[in-house]
Amino acid sequence: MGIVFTRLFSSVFGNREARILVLGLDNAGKTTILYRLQMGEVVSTIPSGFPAPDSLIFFLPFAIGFNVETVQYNNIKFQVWDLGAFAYWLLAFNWQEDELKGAVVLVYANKQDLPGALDDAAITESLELHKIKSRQWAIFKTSAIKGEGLFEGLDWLSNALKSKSS
Ligand SMILES: Nc1nc2c(ncn2[C@@H]2O[C@H](COP(=O)(O)OP(=O)(O)OP(=O)(O)O)[C@@H](O)[C@H]2O)c(=O)[nH]1
Ligand SMILES: [Mg+2]
Repeated sequence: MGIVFTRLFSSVFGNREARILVLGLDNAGKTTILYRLQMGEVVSTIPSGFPAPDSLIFFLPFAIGFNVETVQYNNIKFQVWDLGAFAYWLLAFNWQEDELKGAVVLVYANKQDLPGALDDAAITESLELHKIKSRQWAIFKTSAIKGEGLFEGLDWLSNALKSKSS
């Protein structure tokens, strides 16, 4: 189980800053997706000033042995946090957590090119997405290998964030 915690500075979001929390099983394709989105070279680094102190307290018990990567592409700067098994705990119990208040949820259902890939209904059930009442969410079927569905998901995310703030 992996978790990716990112901060995004991007014209995609109208020059606003958005923090993005990305969750994914081991081997789900998170790193492949980052490369597919052409974020450029992945460089291991220690981030400064992030997460905010309240977030740090929230994450500290789970942050032992985590990896941090910074990915840069033009004016986009991702800080990528891999915090291990915390992701499942967050998914299973904490959709309503204050830290995530106001967040929108984008699900990349990756590896759709493989036989047996889950459909929307199965994904909704397994991630208990139907329990999410207070935020926008959407599932996008993707193949990071083929480069399918990724930007459609980002477009949705961009619009969801814009409509939330307007
Ligand atoms: N067939 C197929 N394979 C994929 C796809 N996306 C990723 N993979 C493969 O799945 C494997 C794992 O991909 P990663 O991007 O390393 O997965 P990850 O989520 O970063 O994995 P961890 O960092 O270990 O949690 C690699 O061999 C990828 O080539 C996809 O859409 N289709
Ligand atoms: Mg990875």
